[in-house]
Amino acid sequence: MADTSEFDPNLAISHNFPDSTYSYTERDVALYALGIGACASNAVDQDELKYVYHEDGQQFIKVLPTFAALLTLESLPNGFDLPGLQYDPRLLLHGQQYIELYKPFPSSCHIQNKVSLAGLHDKGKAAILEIETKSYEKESGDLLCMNRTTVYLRGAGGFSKSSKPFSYSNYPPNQTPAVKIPESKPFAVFEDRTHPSQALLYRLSGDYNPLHSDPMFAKVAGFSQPILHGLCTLGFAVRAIIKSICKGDSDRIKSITGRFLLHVYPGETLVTEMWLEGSRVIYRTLVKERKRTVLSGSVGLSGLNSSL
Ligand SMILES: CCCCCCCCCCCCC/C=C/C(=O)SCCNC(=O)CCNC(=O)[C@H](O)C(C)(C)COP(=O)(O)OP(=O)(O)OC[C@H]1O[C@@H](n2cnc3c(N)ncnc32)[C@H](O)[C@@H]1OP(=O)(O)O
Repeated sequence: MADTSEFDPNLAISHNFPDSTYSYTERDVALYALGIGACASNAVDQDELKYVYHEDGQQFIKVLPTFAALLTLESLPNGFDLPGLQYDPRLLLHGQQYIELYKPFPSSCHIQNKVSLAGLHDKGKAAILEIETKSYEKESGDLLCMNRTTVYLRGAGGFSKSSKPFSYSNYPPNQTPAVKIPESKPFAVFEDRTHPSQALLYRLSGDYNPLHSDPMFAKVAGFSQPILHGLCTLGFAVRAIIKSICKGDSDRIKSITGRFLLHVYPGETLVTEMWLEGSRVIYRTLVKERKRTVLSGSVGLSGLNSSL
């Protein structure tokens, strides 16, 4: 457990994060789509070509909704530092992601981010930070999306009394990514193989953490080899939902939650099971080779009609 004697969680929650900026072009949009497996098994896939190519003379490359998570990448130039909180960056894992989408993304954009701490929890063996980022289109001032990123800092807990562990969050409980998986048969199932070099491709979208590329670093972190980025797995799962439920129309996705339950090794096969629940899709993703659930969550949709 980290020496966190100088860490005052009450001070941490009033910490002001600086605003940050992020810019992307169509090239970033297409590279991201390839990184989460779009067109990987069919280079002319009729649902997915639009994310990587100006199909049929289309004017702009279409942006996938999970691209939203990348907008936060440069929000914390010094990592997830909170004054006084000590942790080993090699033991950091991505725990959860919550995304709200307010309008479709332009194919290139300059972004202004407002960042705040939405949650902080002492789990004894770990500390959990929840960082909220609101992303505005610089030119129009329009709010494009909100991300809440949960990081799980192994070994950094124990900064409060174990009889009354510190726990703070400033958002409604119905926005937590944990979901109850129905016992019924899934409405749809989609299988997709990640490539052995998937993490090496995905990292070019901006998350260069060596956990996903460096064998020695991965061993120190407790894994037999580099693991896949959690957001890459989430991208595969949401692509499966766009294909299986949205008939290829990604603009119907309004919110996304995901809880990373177990690591994925590049090259493994992802099987995403989906259930319809009102205007939400509940999903879980399993690694076929190990028969283990690695991700679960929900996706909020607009215009879900009875023909499904
Ligand atoms: C300001 C802008 C922000 C910047 C944004 C940056 C961009 C985004 C990038 C951020 C990501 C950082 C770098 C990325 C890293 C990765 O991608 S790592 C790969 C993806 N993640 C994983 O593979 C993790 C998979 N999950 C696990 O291995 C395990 O679930 C776990 C996280 C190690 C936890 O397991 P365990 O220690 O066994 O936990 P438990 O004993 O079951 O539970 C303890 C308490 O913690 C709570 N909890 C458990 N899992 C999670 C989780 N995934 N997320 C959140 N909370 C979790 C659990 O509920 C327990 O709490 P209590 O019930 O209160 O006791």
